[in-house]
Amino acid sequence: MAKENMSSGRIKTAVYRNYFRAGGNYLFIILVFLAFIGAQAAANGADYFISYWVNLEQQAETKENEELDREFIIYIYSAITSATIIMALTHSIFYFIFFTRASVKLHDTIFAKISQATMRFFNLNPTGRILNRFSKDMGSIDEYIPFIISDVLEIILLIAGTIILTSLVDPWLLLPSAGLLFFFYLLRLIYLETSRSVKRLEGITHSPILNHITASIQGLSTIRAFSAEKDLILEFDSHQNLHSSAQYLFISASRAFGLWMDLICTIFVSLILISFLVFDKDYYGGDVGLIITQYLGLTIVVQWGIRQWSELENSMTSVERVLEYTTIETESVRKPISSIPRAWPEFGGINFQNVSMKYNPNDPLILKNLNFNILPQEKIGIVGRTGAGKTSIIAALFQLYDVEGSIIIDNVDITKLPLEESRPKISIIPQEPVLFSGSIRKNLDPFEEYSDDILWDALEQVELKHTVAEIPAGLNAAVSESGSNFSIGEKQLICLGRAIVRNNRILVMDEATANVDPYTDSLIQKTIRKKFAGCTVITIAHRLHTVMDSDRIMVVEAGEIVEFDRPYNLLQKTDGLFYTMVQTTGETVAENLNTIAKENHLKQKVT
Ligand SMILES: Nc1ncnc2c1ncn2[C@@H]1O[C@H](COP(=O)(O)OP(=O)(O)OP(=O)(O)O)[C@@H](O)[C@H]1O
Repeated sequence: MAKENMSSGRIKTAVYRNYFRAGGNYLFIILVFLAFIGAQAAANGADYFISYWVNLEQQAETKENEELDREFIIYIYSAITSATIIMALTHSIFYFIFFTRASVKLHDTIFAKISQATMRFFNLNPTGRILNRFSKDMGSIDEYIPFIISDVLEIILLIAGTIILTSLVDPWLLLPSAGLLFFFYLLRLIYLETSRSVKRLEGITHSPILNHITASIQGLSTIRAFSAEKDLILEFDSHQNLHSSAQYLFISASRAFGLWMDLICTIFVSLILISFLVFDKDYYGGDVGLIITQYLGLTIVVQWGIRQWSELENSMTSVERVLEYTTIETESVRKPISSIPRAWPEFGGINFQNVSMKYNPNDPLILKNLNFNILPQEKIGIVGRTGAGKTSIIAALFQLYDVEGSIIIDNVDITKLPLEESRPKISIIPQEPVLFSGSIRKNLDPFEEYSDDILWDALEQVELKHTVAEIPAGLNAAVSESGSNFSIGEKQLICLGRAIVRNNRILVMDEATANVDPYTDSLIQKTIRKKFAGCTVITIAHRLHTVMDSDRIMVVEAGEIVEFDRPYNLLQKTDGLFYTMVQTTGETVAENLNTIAKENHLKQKVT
């Protein structure tokens, strides 16, 4: 399993750039910024005009004869207020469009990437982690980050507006404003470091909870069987405690910071007020009012702004983590080959030429230069010790990992073919049958290509017609998550039904061992023999007797094919691996296996 990537330090500017670029092109980004600036400028304009108006009133009062044209002033003020409303609306609309687009684009991009990711990616990343990106990180991008960015932008603009307005009244006020800003910056540096570490802790402690829940739900029957509920609850509690502690630490740090910031701001405004009394300056009433209201406004928002600014850095890790998934390794995209006949593969001949495979680029080869030819309609059994590479041969056939060499099916090299064209042509019944949540119909025919008659016929072949017909919903009967409302045997039969419906020329079976009862087992074997008589069938055998009547048996050892012949012939090679495997099953079983092989050999001779 790969370690969770926790990039430390500052968020790179590329993360911001890529996030904004997801929202729109550069022109649109500039327009959004302009809309924010416009809204702030209009609001500041209204404030400034009010103080200007008050000053005019004061001047008119001192010069007794002067008459103010108040109607005209009210018109101007109304115009400015209308402009403020229009700018605020425009900015909201731009904001909404921009951030919704960014969210949707990021989500769609990583969803597309994940659905094309390599098997290696899924081996290295637990489900909990992937879900975390789609739930917590995407949730934060959807609901949280747009507000934070908008808060930060608005408060930066508000601070800029305050500084500009107050310095218009008295340029000397630039000095204390600059001092205050510098002080804020220093505080933020300290706070950011703390909150970032705590936030990261919060993130790290969240994934184990999700992993624990997923694993517990999957292993519920095992947990109950071993009465391990208490242990799991304790384990869950300890994960949860750790996460809650981290979360509480984060909330406390943020509140403490807010309190100190408020205190500093209050002291600052008090000092400015006292300065009006100490320094004997001739201010108009309107100007004093403007300075006080502007600085008081600053006091209210600045601590929130800085907290949000720090929060932005923290929550941008969600964007960073989501963006990380835009670069994950995906399966190869190949150009379609137009010359392939529609009915391909017609016969089901499989030819491996110098096929090698490894699971990870730096690992040793698991399959080593395999060369073999399977004739159309042949029934092949693959045997070998555990870890020999039987399943890996199937993984190579489905090209789940990087395959070197050529795999030729009916004269077409599938390593050159788009994966979505070659994979559906091979049916598989895995050891652990896979059902999707949905209906039985959806499980038999996921792409809704076949008529009901064909589906019922397939169910009849696997002796499930009666069971399904008894359910009122019939083919639309619900299959719950991973088919948990069906027994393993039934699941296997539905999978077999799915393979019958598809009617492919090639069927691969990973033989189920302890999972199904002998009756279902023999039903599966019988149905395969009957329904897939005209197909190439490859069976990975864990019990030798299921493949003793195969046409040929492939014996795999350490990723190489050591024997590949008719079972009867292999049993004549007393120094061979297959012979040894048969002998180790015990005298009676070995005798029985020998008899099956012999009978089959004689039958083949006759035909
Ligand atoms: N996803 C994987 N990543 C890395 N190595 C793997 C992976 N799957 C299997 N291997 C390794 O590849 C080798 C062959 O495994 P494979 O599953 O093909 O064996 P097998 O013959 O099917 O065994 P079994 O009968 O136990 O299922 C083993 O050494 C195994 O450890």
